[in-house]
Amino acid sequence: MQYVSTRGEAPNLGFIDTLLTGLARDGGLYVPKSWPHFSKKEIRALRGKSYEEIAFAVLSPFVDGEIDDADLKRMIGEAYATFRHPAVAPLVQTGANAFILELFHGTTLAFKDVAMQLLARLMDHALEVRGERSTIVGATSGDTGGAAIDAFGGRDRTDIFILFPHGKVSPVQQRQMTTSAHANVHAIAVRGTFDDCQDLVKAMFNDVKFRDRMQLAGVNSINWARIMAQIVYYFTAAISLGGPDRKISFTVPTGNFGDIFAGYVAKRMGLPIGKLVIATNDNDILARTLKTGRYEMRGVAATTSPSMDIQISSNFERLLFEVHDRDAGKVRRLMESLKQSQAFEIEKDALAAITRDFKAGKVTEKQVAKTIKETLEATGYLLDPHTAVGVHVAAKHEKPNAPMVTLATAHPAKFPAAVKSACGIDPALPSWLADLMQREERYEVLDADIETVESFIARHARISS
Ligand SMILES: Cc1ncc(COP(=O)(O)O)c(C=O)c1O
Ligand SMILES: N[C@@H](CCOP(=O)(O)O)C(=O)O
Repeated sequence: MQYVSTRGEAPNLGFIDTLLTGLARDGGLYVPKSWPHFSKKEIRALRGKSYEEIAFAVLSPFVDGEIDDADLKRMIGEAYATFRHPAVAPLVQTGANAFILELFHGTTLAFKDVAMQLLARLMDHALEVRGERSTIVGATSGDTGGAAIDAFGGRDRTDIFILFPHGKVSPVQQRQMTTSAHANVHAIAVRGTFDDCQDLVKAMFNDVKFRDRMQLAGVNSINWARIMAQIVYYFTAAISLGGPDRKISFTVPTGNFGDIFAGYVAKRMGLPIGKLVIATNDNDILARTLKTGRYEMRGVAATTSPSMDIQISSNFERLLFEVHDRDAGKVRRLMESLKQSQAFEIEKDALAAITRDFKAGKVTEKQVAKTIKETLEATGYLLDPHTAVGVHVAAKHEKPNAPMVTLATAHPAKFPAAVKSACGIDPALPSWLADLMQREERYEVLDADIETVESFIARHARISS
């Protein structure tokens, strides 16, 4: 399997190179040259299999023999052994056609663990085989950072630098990043927004000299392997609800568009998915884009679902590539317009292709709190604010006799203040995190300035010594 850049000017790469590269050298994102396809018969054959077995079946065509099957199976097994639920990603029914896919049973209580635990093992394996080291840089609005630090902390072949927006993540999220005891972990609070952090990460990748000197690698969803690992739970959920002989729809609390793009890929691979519904908080750039065809940045609003407080939804570029029939020139022009004027227009045909597969809805802060309270009263189920955004939008898109699955992207205990204020319950952290708020913090506060951040990384990455 070869991987191509959405901007068409970077070399095509195999799986391992794509895994270790992160952002393409032309600023684009890698996608597989073609989508692997599963027939209905092949999907039916996955019924009754474990999460790990389905993961191996779904991921193999993307890895395409670049890692031995036995090693891949071992890494999948180890990654999901860290999960506290035997099903890894269990489904809970909350209404006649309403289901919640719990993706928060990993170590840091967010869906990011699903991909990150595997990604760390895949990267470690690839670096060991090649005898190389990497400097990982990542941007987080709260959850990617904690998951990456947990997965990469203490690994010999990597140093990890995570940029988060100073004062804009929840206290639990912050401490998951700042209390690591591992010397290879560096948490950086950036004076700015998540978009500033993401811009800095992209700027470091686009600084070819720095990128090569530091052997940069990425763990955000710019890294194809992150998306790849997230495809699996669309398969497990759909199969357990009667797929492929029944269409299943999914609603996804969305920020950087990685999670829902994984659902789109599952559909392209032959999984019968009805609609993919984008659920946004007040930062509703994607909902506005689907309505008007104009992607237009405005200021970021702080919400109770801070992990979705995003304007530049980086994986939307992968969808733009698909709906423009993989015309990289068109993608380059749209991205240039975004850089120059903070906006771009989507042509009519491309927009029609997007709205064939995707719907979208926005949820206000009041509605988030109301959804948490009402869901608890009606079903006894406690939602986190991100999942509440999803549940609110899902209810508007449910159809009789058609299962609608909302992705539960975080555990309520990551956002206790918002949950308590919505419904009066103070959700407790699980035992392995019970002393989190008493652990000592270690982090750096830096300006959102590329030279400042690069020089901090150059001084601390073991690669430069
Ligand atoms: C809890 C939670 N929900 C939803 C999202 C949005 O996911 P994505 O960025 O893949 O759209 C994030 C951040 O990525 C998150 O941390
Ligand atoms: N919400 C994310 C933002 C980064 O998203 P990613 O999927 O590209 O890593 C977070 O929690 O950090």
